[in-house]
Amino acid sequence: MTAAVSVENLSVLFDGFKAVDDVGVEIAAGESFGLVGESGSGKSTLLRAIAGLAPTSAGIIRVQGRALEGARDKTFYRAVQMVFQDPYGSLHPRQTIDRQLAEPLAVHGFGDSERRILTALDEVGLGSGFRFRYPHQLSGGQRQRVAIARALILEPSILLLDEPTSALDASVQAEVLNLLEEVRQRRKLTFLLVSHDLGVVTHMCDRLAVMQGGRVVERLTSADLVAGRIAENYTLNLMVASKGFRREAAPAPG
Ligand SMILES: Nc1ncnc2c1ncn2[C@@H]1O[C@H](COP(=O)(O)OP(=O)(O)OP(=O)(O)O)[C@@H](O)[C@H]1O
Repeated sequence: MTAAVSVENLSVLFDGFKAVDDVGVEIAAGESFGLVGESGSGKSTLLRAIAGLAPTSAGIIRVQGRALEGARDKTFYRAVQMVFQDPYGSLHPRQTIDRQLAEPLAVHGFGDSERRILTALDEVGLGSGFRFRYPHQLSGGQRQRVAIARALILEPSILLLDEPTSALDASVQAEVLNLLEEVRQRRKLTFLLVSHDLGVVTHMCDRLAVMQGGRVVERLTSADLVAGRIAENYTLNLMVASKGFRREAAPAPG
């Protein structure tokens, strides 16, 4: 079956510095795949390169079998949407939630925008009462729900998630992660999730790649990680350093 996302021998250079160095990743349709690693290991840059937001110097990126080059087109954004860490940065401060949800619909020529906006707000647990509010009138968790609604409103099949809950308080973080998992199952979405938090990744993802210095140094399943079936010291150290990583956070075997 054609992979949802496939990356081969990808490198990203910034002024001669290899932020991503010869990386390969293949994610099946419907899979939830995690990228972990310490700060600066290249996780976000890899995600941004897939989204066309970081310059690649070598390699091939394919989405649903289609090789991508240069600026991403409308077809790409119908299939792939991103959710960033900071919903303050990604929402326009002076536009109502309604306007921010209507914009992608207009750009992509979707009709029936009223119904789609109300459905999207319901799907992320906000409801129509939030429609004409501004971002500053919302909590951090509510803003991130709006960012998720905006990503989902074009009915993509792949979400690229860059630390989507790390700016949120722990209890809110769990609610937003549960929301993401619910929509993934309901809509049969493919996730590529970047997180420095191994607890989050093992909770959300089937498989993961561990990055260090721009390279993938280990690939393993969440079950391997939780059971301690780890080959690299770097991964072991990440486990120790990841505050809140709990073995019981993983799904039961079988
Ligand atoms: N636009 C850029 N220009 C120059 N260097 C960059 C740029 N973006 C990222 N880098 C560098 O590339 C390296 C990888 O950064 P990246 O943000 O991908 O790491 P990360 O693993 O996601 O870490 P973090 O969790 O801190 O974001 C870092 O050394 C970073 O400073």
